[in-house]
Amino acid sequence: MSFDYRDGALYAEQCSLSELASQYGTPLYVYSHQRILENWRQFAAHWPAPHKLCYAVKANSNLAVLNVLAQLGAGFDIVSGGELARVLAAGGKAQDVVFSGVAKSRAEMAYALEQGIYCFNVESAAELERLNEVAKAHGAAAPVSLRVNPDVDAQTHPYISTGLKSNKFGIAMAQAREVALRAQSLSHIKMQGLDCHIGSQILSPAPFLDAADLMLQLIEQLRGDGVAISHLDMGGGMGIPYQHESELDVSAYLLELQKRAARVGNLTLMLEPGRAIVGNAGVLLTRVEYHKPGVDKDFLLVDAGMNDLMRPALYQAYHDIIPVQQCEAGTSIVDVVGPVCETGDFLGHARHITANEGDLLAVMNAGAYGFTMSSNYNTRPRAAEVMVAGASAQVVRQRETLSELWKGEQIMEMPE
Ligand SMILES: Cc1ncc(COP(=O)(O)O)c(C=O)c1O
Ligand SMILES: N[C@@H](CCCC[NH3+])C(=O)O
Repeated sequence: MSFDYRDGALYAEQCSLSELASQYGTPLYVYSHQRILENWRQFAAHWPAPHKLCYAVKANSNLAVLNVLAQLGAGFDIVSGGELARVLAAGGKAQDVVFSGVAKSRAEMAYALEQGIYCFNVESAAELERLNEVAKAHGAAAPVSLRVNPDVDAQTHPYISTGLKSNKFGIAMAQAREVALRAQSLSHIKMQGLDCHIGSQILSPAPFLDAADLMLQLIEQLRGDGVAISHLDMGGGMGIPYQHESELDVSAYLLELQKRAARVGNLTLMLEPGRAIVGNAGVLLTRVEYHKPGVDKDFLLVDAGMNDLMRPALYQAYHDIIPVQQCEAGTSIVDVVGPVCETGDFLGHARHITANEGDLLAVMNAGAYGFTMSSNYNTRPRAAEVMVAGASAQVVRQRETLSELWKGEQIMEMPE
């Protein structure tokens, strides 16, 4: 385990979380290097070359995290020019990058072409035409995979479902053939593959395999039309247990996917896992400011809020919250809430936690979509991030200072 109790104190690998909090302050994100390595290796073990794994940068884009993955030979799934710049700054290679996203700008396309990425996951007919124009201006041919929306219910929270026809993502299945034929005919587009991504935090292989069947059928049809398809990218979405849910059987999913793809033949498979690589590799440490008895329940007011970890407010997501110094489970029920001026600012509702002013709590499974979705709402500096490897700990992102928060702002000079 990467985060566990020793003599009643919670550790990240060999580092005491209480010491890290004293040294670096709270709120503090702490990542386990070992956990990231193991998560990646588990996927890679089920995914023999030439299949490709592209880590979804949006889940956790800290340069240290990207660098660990780049050193393992990871590819990267990006959704902006900014994420491409991060990957390159962290030592990743452009030729291992796939570029998803529904509204890529011309400037982002040009930048990605100049860097020589592996392919663009094109999400609409209009994007295809724009990419062809941009590639023409660069005297290049843009490598393309068409993101198809298979209209499969991923059985996840509606805000993180992306593969239904009512969602904005991808090209509708009914239009895919026409767009693929158009792509094949454009002189500055090089058709390479198809992709889909049906949503996030999916815990059963069934929706993935339903989507794969539809994609494989489409590939056979397109090959019959003479469209060259050499890869199928099934996106990310592999979920993790947050609250005692049964784990996704990744091995069963990946083996079955490879079996079904082998029937079609000559297909490199790709995946874009984000959460499954970093989710359980991070915790958010927070300190209790006050314990406030209420009428029906008590409140623990802590120093981390929805601006630090947005998932509970946005998706009513559950994260385990445990004391850093082990103690008797409380009988009283508390809401763990932050300092932000919003009723939706909570980290956990109705928890059995006994804690008082000054006590430290760890919000578990916060390595994915934690820091990357954080904001400065209420003029709150974003948390520092620390990575732990064995007994070593290093700040991998400094806590923001107040003056950094208004950098670039100016008081208006009024005309006379
Ligand atoms: C296109 C694409 N690929 C990959 C991912 C990563 O998803 P997850 O973190 O659920 O694996 C996402 C986010 O949902 C995405 O939009
Ligand atoms: N941000 C989401 C996942 C969606 C990822 C983007 N497609 C989460 O925190 O669970």
